[in-house]
Amino acid sequence: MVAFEGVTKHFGGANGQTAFTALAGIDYSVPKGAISGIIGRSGAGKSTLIRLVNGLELPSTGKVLVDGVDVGVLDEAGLRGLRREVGMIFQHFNLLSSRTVHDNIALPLEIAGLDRQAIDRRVKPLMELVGLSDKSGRYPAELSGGQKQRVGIARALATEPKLLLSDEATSALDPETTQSILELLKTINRDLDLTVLLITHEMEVVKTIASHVAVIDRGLIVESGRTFDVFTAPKHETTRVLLSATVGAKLPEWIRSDLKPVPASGDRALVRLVFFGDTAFQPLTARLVAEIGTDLNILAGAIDEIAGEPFGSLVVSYPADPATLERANRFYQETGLATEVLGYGA
Ligand SMILES: Nc1ncnc2c1ncn2[C@@H]1O[C@H](COP(=O)(O)OP(=O)(O)OP(=O)(O)O)[C@@H](O)[C@H]1O
Repeated sequence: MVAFEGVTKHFGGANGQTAFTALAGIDYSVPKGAISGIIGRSGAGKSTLIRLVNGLELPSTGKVLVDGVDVGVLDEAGLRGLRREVGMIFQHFNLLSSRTVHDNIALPLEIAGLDRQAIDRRVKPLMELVGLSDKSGRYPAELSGGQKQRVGIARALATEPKLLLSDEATSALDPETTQSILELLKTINRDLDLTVLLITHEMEVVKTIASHVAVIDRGLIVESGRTFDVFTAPKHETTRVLLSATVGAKLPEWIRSDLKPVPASGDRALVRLVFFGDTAFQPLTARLVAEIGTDLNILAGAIDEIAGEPFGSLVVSYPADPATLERANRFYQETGLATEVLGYGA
């Protein structure tokens, strides 16, 4: 649906100043029909990347293709056409305070030149879709944050786009309102067959609704894939740091700081057991206890759902003597239980 091909973006550089590189060479495809998330630290280049998709910025080099069309070569009329195909929602909603709910939603249709009746025919079902039929004549100042974002979503959908861009759309909302907006995005993705590309610094958002994720760091995509795969087995250090507070069981710092890479005599092994797919539904912990004996401590645990799939992790410790380690490793091989040795300690 959207393809970035060798995209760079440099800002400044005029009058002999050094240019700042916001995007350093992005190659990435957004799958059609999916909800995809782009995550990254502040300043990583998320906003710049998403603004390239609807031509609010143009790449310094490389191409951005939307449904096969090169955004960089479009003239004014071409850009207007593109923006009818690509809706966008924003962190601070960007509603016009002097217009009612109805008239905010109607704005892109007025710009497209539809007459009043055609506009009303389109706006009414949109207000129903986002649950604001009873707020038609209200002004933005009379709405809650969640209601304002619903207006933003309805406005973005007014021209029946194929792609919806979301720039931190839930970052200004409380957790409960965030959930209801995410539910709405899920519903429109499914019912309107709308591809959604969202940027966020909130890992929970991606974990809840995005089937695919890409991690951006200093203007480069450093990791991408199915959200479940990336979140359960992050490969890049940046991904690990971003996810450290979001996914799985966390070890208290006082245990983590004392861990050694090799066991001394009498030490215990600290091991993270990861349950997903088949292993999420089997009583493997009880079997592990039966296998290696009752000297097994559970130090931390969490059960989670990532992009709709169950995922659990448990940090356990047991004696790091060769016989116990051998029995445990055999058990992991036989059952397919994924594990990660965190280290050794007393
Ligand atoms: N118009 C501009 N002129 C100069 N520098 C810019 C411009 N727009 C963005 N930048 C710089 O490019 C870098 C990437 O910015 P961008 O807004 O894309 O990051 P971000 O990941 O969206 O960050 P945040 O989460 O804080 O919004 C930043 O260092 C920013 O200062």
